[in-house]
Amino acid sequence: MNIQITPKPLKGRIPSISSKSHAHRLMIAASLCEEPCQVHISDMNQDLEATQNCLMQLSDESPVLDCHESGSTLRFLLPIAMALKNQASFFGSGRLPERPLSPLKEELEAHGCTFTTETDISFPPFDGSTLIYTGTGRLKGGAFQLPGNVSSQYITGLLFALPLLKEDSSITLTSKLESSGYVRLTLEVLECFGIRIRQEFSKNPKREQETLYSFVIKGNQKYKSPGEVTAEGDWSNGAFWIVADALSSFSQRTSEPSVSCLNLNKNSAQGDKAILSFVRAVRQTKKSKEKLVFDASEVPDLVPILAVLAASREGITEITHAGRLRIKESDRLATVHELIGSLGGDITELPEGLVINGTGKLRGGTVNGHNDHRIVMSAAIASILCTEPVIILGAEAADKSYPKFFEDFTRLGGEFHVL
Ligand SMILES: O=C(O)C1=C[C@@H](OP(=O)(O)O)[C@@H](O)[C@H](O)C1
Ligand SMILES: C=C(OP(=O)(O)O)C(=O)O
Repeated sequence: MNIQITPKPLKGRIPSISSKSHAHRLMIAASLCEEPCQVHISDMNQDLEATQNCLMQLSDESPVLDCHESGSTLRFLLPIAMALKNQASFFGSGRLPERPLSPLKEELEAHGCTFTTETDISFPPFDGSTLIYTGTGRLKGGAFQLPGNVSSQYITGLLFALPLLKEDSSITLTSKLESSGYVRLTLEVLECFGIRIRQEFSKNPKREQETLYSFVIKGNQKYKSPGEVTAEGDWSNGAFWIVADALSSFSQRTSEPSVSCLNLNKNSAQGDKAILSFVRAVRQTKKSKEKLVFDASEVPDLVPILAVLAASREGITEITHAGRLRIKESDRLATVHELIGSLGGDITELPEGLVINGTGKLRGGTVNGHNDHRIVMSAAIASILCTEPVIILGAEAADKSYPKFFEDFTRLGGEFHVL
């Protein structure tokens, strides 16, 4: 679906949708309980449906799990399925077959699993469901080592799986943990389901001066149903409305709130609640032209909308520590670069970041959504800054995390038509 948006400020109140990250975790934990557990999720999306369908398959002897385009689904369920089954096959589509599983896969191989595939990932795109791996051999506990800066999803997957094993285990992080809010969210959910995980600091025997961070996990634990749980509001998608609020008030030269996104928990473990401090920094420096630095290491999913926010101020904003944006639904450093450039903005792509030279305005133009929900939604919000219409190619990609995004956009006064 290609759409054309007429630029205008947005106004109104919008309830936040269920957090995709929280909902994935609650569904998984609930499915691992012996007793029933009711999980309340007010808004489903393609990724959550993928997890739900995979969890239903987990009752089969050799389950076939189609993770569609959801990195979380694959990286969380890979160790869980191998802890529960002697064989499981993992399928995916879009960019998922290309997104890295190393070094998680090698750690699973070092602990009893074998993974095979005939899929050659050097020939994307993967339009249909594609076999990523068939795993055989039960996962065994023991000492696991992972870097903390490739994907926190690997750590979450192991934290879910290892308590299910007979043996005790530990996960030691060999580099600083990034996206730590996501791991905190996992630990919170595990605790709510009665799983005990100890966190420890130890000295690296190879490099004395280095401290290693570990999770110590007893085996033979049982997930205990808390009876009923509810997914909290989503800061990652709420961020689009929070930025829409700032951009709308800038364009109307008012300090009155324009858009409010409701029911977001300020005490949430979700790292993306940091959007509030990024918006505050932009409000404070809107015209000062002083250089701002946005560190993306804890908030990778905010980067596309942060680039739009950066274009709304005058001066340089650098987004740093964003290397892993290249392994998301699109190469998000390249696609954010293209997005801002297509709308007439001045942006430079760096190996691990972006530099935006903002003027407070964008021109408008045609944006390729690159089948990436966060690029599509960022382009829609960027239209508020534009003087000419914005055409978005492939706007349906928003369905991955926020199927009613354009309905909510219209509720806030946004205007678009399908081309
Ligand atoms: O655990 C999670 O729910 C997520 C972790 C993050 O991934 P990385 O830790 O791989 O950056 C984030 O980008 C993703 O959208 C959701
Ligand atoms: C990267 C994302 O999700 P996942 O890794 O679960 O595909 C996202 O929602 O932006």
